[in-house]
Parts: sequence; C-alpha cells; structure tokens
Amino acid sequence: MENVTQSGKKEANSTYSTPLRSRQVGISETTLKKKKPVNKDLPVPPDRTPTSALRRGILKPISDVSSNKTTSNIPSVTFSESRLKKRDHNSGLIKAYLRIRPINSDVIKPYIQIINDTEVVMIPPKDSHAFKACNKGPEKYMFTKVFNERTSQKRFFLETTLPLVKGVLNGTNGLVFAYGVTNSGKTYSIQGTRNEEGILPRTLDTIFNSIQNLESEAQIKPVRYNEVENYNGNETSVPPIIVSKSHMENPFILSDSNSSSNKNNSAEIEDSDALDLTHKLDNIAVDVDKQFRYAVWVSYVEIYNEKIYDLLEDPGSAKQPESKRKALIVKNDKRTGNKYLSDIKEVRIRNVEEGYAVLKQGMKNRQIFSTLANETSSRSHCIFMIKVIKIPHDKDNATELSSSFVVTSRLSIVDLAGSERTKHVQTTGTRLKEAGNINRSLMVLGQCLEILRANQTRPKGQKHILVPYRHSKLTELFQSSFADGESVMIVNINPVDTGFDENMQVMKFSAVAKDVCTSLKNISSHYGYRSTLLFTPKKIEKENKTCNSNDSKSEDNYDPLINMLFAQIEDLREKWISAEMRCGNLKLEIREQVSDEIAVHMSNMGKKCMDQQNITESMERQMEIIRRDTPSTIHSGASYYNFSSNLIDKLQTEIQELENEVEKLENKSRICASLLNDKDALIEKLQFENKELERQILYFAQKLDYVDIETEDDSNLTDQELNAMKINKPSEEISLKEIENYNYLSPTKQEYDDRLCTLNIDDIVKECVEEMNQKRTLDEINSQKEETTLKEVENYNYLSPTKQGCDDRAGILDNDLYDIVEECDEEVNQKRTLDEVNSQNENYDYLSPTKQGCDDDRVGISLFEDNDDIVEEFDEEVNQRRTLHEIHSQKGEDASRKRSILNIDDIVEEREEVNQKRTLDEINSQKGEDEPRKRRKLRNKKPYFETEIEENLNKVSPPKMKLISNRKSFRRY
Ligand SMILES: Nc1ncnc2c1ncn2[C@@H]1O[C@H](COP(=O)(O)OP(=O)(O)OP(=O)(O)O)[C@@H](O)[C@H]1O
Repeated sequence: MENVTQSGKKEANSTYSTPLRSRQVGISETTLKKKKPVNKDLPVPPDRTPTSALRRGILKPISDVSSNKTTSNIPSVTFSESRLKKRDHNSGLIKAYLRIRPINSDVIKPYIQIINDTEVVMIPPKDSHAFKACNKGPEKYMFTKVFNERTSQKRFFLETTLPLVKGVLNGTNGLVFAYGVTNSGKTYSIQGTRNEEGILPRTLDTIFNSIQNLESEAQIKPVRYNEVENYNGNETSVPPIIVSKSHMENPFILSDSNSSSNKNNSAEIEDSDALDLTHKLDNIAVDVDKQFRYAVWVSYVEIYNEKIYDLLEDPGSAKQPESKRKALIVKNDKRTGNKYLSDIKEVRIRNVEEGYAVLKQGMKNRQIFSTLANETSSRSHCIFMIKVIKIPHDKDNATELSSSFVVTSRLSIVDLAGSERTKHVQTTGTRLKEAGNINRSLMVLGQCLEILRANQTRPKGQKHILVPYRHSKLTELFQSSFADGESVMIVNINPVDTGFDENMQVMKFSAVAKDVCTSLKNISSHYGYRSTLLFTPKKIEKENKTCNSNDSKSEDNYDPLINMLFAQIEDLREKWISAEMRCGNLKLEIREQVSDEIAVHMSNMGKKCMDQQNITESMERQMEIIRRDTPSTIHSGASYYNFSSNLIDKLQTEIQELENEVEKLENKSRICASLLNDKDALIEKLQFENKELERQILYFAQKLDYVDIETEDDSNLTDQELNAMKINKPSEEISLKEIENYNYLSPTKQEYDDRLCTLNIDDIVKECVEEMNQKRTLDEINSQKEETTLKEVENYNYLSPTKQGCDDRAGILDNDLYDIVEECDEEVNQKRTLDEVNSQNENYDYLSPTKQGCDDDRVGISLFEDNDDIVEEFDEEVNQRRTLHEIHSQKGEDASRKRSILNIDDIVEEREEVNQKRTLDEINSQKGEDEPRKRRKLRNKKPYFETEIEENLNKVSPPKMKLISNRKSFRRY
C-alpha cells in the first residue's frame, strides 16, 4: 500500500509499466502472500501479474498492443494513488452522519438538541428507562456531521455520498448504510420519495451524468467479488435480466435480452410513490477519467431471517412460500479472500432510467416475496450494489482495451432494518424470529466494528482479535467492504416518536462505528489477469476454462459430500442462531424485568425524597418565619444558624426547667391537698386532745387537792365537768405507767408492720411522708399555739429541710423501705426519749408515781434535804425504764420484723407477754400509792408543788405535749 502511495506519483508521469507494477503489488501483496498455498493447487501460473508478464515478454503494454503508440500517451491510472496521497488519517475512519427527522408536533419537545455541526446532546425524558433506572443526565454525542431536520435530500447526498460516488468511479469500494429505529427516516434517506429522491437514485443519476458518453461497449461482465470475464452475446451465462435499450420507451420493463421466454415472466414495474422520473434531478456529475470506458452493473438483495434473497429474481418463478425461496450462498473467493454471492443476478444498466427500473423491480419483488412469506417488508436489510467496470480506452483508435486491464469497484447502499428492541415489536412466532435476527445481525455488526476499533488501537506486535464477521450474513457480506474501501454510516433519529432508550443505543452504536478505521490498502481496482485476450480467442477460452475449472469445481459444490457438509454446517448454524436468538430475547426480558424493578425502587425512593423535601421545605418556611422575626443583624449565614440553635437550646432548657417545676408543684399540691383535707380534722383533734389533756391535768391537780385553787381561778371547766371527771375517775384514770407502756406496745408500729404486708410501697411511702409531715405540723401547731394557716403549713413543708429530706428519701424508699421505717421509728423514739428526759427532769414528781411512792416512803424527811438522793433514785429509775423501754422497743421491732415471717401464735404470745408486763407495772404502781399519806405530805409541801404544777400548767409542757400529741396522732393508725 505504502509502495503504491509513495511511488505512485513519481511513476505516474514516467512509464505505464511502473504504476501497473506498483498497483499490482499494492493489491496483491498481502493477497498473494496469503494465497500462495492456495495457488499451489491451482493451475494458474505462479507469476501471472502483468508486471511479471511484461518482464517475461508475455505481456506488452496495451498501447503497444493496440496502437504501437508510445507509453507517454497511455493514460495514467494514478487516480487512486493520488487520492491515497491526499488522504489523511481521519479519512480512513468510518464516517458517521446524523440525520434528525422533522418533528410533526409543535407541542412535544425533542429530546435531542444540536450543539454545533458535529455535536448533539441527548436529554433523557422523565419517562425513559435511562432516566428512571440509570438516572442518566444529558449526554453528548459526536458525529462527522450533524444534519438537522431541514436538511434537503440534495445537500444530504452531496455531503455524505458524493465522495463515495467519486470513489467508485475512480476505482474505490464504498459502503453506505443507514442505521436507526423504525420510522426514523432510513428509507427516506436511501430511496426518498417521488419528489425528494434519496441517496440511491441520486447516486445512479450522478454516475450516469458523470460517465455520459463514456459507456463501454465491451462484452465484459463482473464475476465473483471484483473480477470480470468476457461474455459472448450468445452465451446463456449472460445475466438473464438486462434492461434493454430497446425498452427505453418503457424503461420499466425488465427483460432477458437473450431469452425471449423470460419476457413472459418479466414484470412490469408499476408506478409507485417511491420513485419516479417525472422530473430531472440536479444533474450532478463528477470528474472521471475520460481515458476509460465505463460499464455499470447493479444487483439488489435483501437479508431476511439470516438468509440472503435476490430481489431481481424473477418473481414468476418464485411465487411460492418463503421457505421455498432460493437463498443465495456467500462464497469465499479463494484468489482474493473476498466474500461474494454466488448466483446473484447482476444487471447491466446503461442509464439512470434503467437503474430506476431495476430498483423498482427489486422493490416490487420484495413486496411480492414478503406478501408470499407473510413477512413485513421493513423487517429485512436491503442492499443495492453498484459495480463500475472501468475499461482502458485508446482514444486515438477509439478502441476499448477492455479485456486487457480493467478496474472494478463497487458501491453498496444498505437500508438496514429498524433497530428497535423486541419489546416494541410482536414477540411471538415469526415476528419474534424476525426481531431476533435483526437484533442479532445488528449486534454482530456492532461487535465487528468494536473489535475492528480495538484491533486498530492495539500496539504493534500484539495479536489481533478475530473479527466475528461470520456470525451474521450482513457482516459476512460486508467483510471486504470494511477492510477495503470507504464506509459511511447514516444515523437516523426520530427525536419524538420513537423511544429515547432505543435511540440512545443507536447513538452509542454510531459512536463505536465512527472510530473504526477502514483501509484502502487493498485498492479495489483489479486488473483482469485474463490478459489472454492478447492471445487468440481459442486460447482465451482455453485459459479461461483452465483458470476457472478449479474455481468452479471448488465453488460449485459438485462434490455431494461437500454439499452435505455444507448443509450440515448451515443446519448447525441455523440452530446456533436460533439458540442465540432465544438467549438474546431472554437477556432482553430479564434486563427489562430488572429495569422495571429498579424503576419501582427508584420511584419509591423518589417518594421518600419528596417527603423529605416537603419536611425540609416546611422547616425552611419555619426558619423563614423565625428569620423574619429575628433582628436583621443575625439574618445571614452562620450567625443566623448559631442564633437559632442557641435559641432552641435555651428554649429547650427553659421548657425542661418549667416541666421540673410543674412536677414539683404538682407533688406539693398533692401533698397540700391531702394536708388540707386532714387539717381541719387534725385541728379539731388537737383541740380535743388539748382539752383532754387539760382535763387530765385538772384531774391530777384535783387529785392533789390543788384543783380547787386552779379551777377557782383559771380553769374553764364547769363544776359539772369536774364532777363528771370525778365520777368517771376510776374509768378514766390513766396510769402514767400505762402511757409509758404505750410506747412499748407501740400499736402504731404494729399497725405499720401489719400494713407493710398489705400496702404497696407507694402507699407506705406516702403514709410515712404524711406521718412525718403531720408530726412536724403538729409540732409546729403546738409550738405556735395553733396559729397555722394553710400558707404557713405549705411554706413549712416547702422549706422544711426535714420535709425535703423526707421527699428526697421518698425517692429511695422503694429500695430501702425498711431502713426508712426503722429510721422513722428511731427518730420518733429518740424524740420521745428526749422529751421524756426533759419532762422527767422537770416534772418527775408529777409524772412518776414511783417517785411519789419513794417520797411517801420518806415521810418525815424533807424532800429538799433528800433532793440528791431522790434525783439519783429517779435517774436510776429512768435509766431502768429506758433500758426496759429499749428492750421492749427492740422486742417490738424484732417482733414487727419477725411478724412478716412469724405465725400468729408468736405474735399473740408476744402480746400476752407485754400485757403481763403492763399488768405487773400497774400493780406495782398501784401498790405504792397511799392516798391519805400522799395528800398529807403534799399539803405540807404545797409551796414547792404549787409552783411546780403552776409552771407545768402554764407551759403545758411543749415537749410533753409534743410527745402526747405524737402519740395521739400515731394512735390514728
Ligand atoms: N428528513 C425527513 N424529511 C421529511 N420526512 C421524513 C424525513 N425522514 C423521514 N421522513 C418521513 O417519515 C416517515 C418514515 O420514514 P421511513 O419510512 O424512511 O422510516 P424508516 O426508518 O425507513 O422505517 P422502517 O425501518 O420501518 O423502514 C416517512 O413518511 C418519511 O417520509
């Protein structure tokens, strides 16, 4: 290739032979290298190149042969070399042109937007899979050129296909294929309409405009990939359908120029909307080498369900079901390694009308076949192939040097089937198979392009990946076109009607295709080595026969075994294809299921996001309100947020504090309420008890003969009351001993203990607290002479540390109830003991009958004299009592503790014991009382006792009162 390019220009102006050599080398260097082992088996001379022939003197320059002119007059066939020289790297890439279909609606917004001449952006609509499942944003795609919806057919042709038309006229292969989903405008671009002709008619028109008056009359026909052979006008092997010039009056009649019988079968092409010759096209022409004569041959095939059918086949003989329709076989040209279609009908056309006629015939046949096979016409790939044969021409002699060295090139124009997904077509039966095959062939096309691109970017020395051309008929057929020639891809997009996701796949496909570099190193010009025309016709025939014998033998499948093997291969391939198809469909289904699930998931997520957003918005609204109500200095930024967060913290703290306060107040109010309830009753009780105490004091005073003095002066008691007291004396006589023993028995304690077993902790705690409060209240009341108001009581409770202590302790009562009860008792006992000591210190004579007994025993001895002894004795007695008291108290406590575990007998026994003690004490106390003596003595000691009692009566002994009142209050329980 490089040799051709480098040497081409230099040699172009020098000799004829050199370009020939260089071109020959260029074409076949690789091919010949590859083919050497094959050639061994062929009867073809090992070195049959024109150069070698020239070298060996077998061949002569054409000019020599025909006119004996000098080589300087021989036309230089350097078009391809110069073309190659001009060609930059980019020109080797597959060119991808995007064409956007016009939108029929003004309402719907297209999801594709043109950025500039080469770039577009695709914005996924919200209902697209790409948006829902993949959350895709806008994506940019690059093309060789972008054509908007207003692009005319003419401009589109000029910018996309005209270079290829030039190429094919100059000997280069070309491939144009239109890719896109259904209804995107592929057929419109390729074929066009009656008034808006597409690429294909314009190509034909341009070719014939360009080669006008340069048509060849040589009897040469194309064979295999890019070879030619002579045909004789009488030969039956001549293409059966040729649009005869004689039919130009009615160009739509196709006829077999050689076989009259076929005339009956030829179809009259009906005028259709698709194409017409009602008006002249734009008369576009390109420069061609006028030293050649040109022959144009066309063929038209379709690939349907992975089978290639000839659309120029006589429909008369094919009016049968699709299964019987004869499929063409792709064969391998052993000489060049290229693929070609065996038995394809190639038709010589001499003008554009004939080209139209063939095109229309093919379209009609396609319709007929598809109707017969019940298929959809747009579900197949349509390929229109134009072959141009260039035959050197001796201008001076006006002789064609046709058979010496000819150049063939071809341009294939492909209208691919729609690339939509299976989901959007019928998914059962034949339609499913169709869709599967279309998808498959397009997928393979994509794979091939991908691998080609990968191979091209591989570093030197690395093995190239095998391109899977054979995986589909489409790629197999265009294998050579990708490797040899220029390729143009037309990407059709319908930005509204068809799905975004499908169109996105199309764009991605084209992105790959665009990067594939095609090669021109195998220049498609091929010189017919059958230069044997230089020899006699017989020789030609002989050589032809010799040359072709091996080919035909190998290619025409005469060997039944080979045929069978081929059939088996085809069979297996069919199975493999259908398996792949099923697999592909399954994959698609699974992918769709997964994407649906993802879509549901995403919509759920979206809902959550919306909720979140709503919350955020409402918060923002609230913040806005706060911001509005906040000084402007803190309106912005972080200070605002700091302020608000501080404010929130502060408010929360305040709320917490308020809640605590409320709780406290509630507790207090509960306690106050209960206190209030009990207050009146307590006051009444206390008054009553006071009265009772007064009565008792009076009683004792009366007993001591002081009553008269007291009652006469101070007492409020009526005579009646005093009499009543006197009358009731025996029954109301309260032994001090008994009062003291009361402590030992501690009914309150017992009651407490009993109730402990039945009450719940809360009640007990409440009761304890209440009792303590009452005790305190009583103290207070007594000390303040009943001047208590509710407020004071409350204040007292509130302020009293003891109360607070109680409250605090109430919190831990749950766990330590017994301890607290014990502590309470202890406290009470201590108080009691203290009171007693105080009281006894002050009133021991009054309170202690034992002491009185002692005094009685000391008749005649002055109390004043014996004071120390008496005090001592008294102390001793007090101590004894205290000890006794402690023992009893301890016993009582033990008993109460035990009560929970002891049985009733133990308790009864204990009680009996206590009662016995009490009785004993009473007896003892009674024993020591000698009333007359006592009175006498007391009378004598009046001054002392008088003062003593007076004091006692006045003071009403607060500690004593307290003790008594405490006892009274305990008695309530
Ligand atoms: N650029 C365009 N300008 C005007 N009309 C267009 C254009 N492209 C497409 N159309 C119209 O859109 C319709 C569908 O186009 P067309 O038949 O070419 O689609 P398609 O891709 O070939 O579909 P299918 O794959 O089914 O064959 C036709 O009526 C055609 O005339």
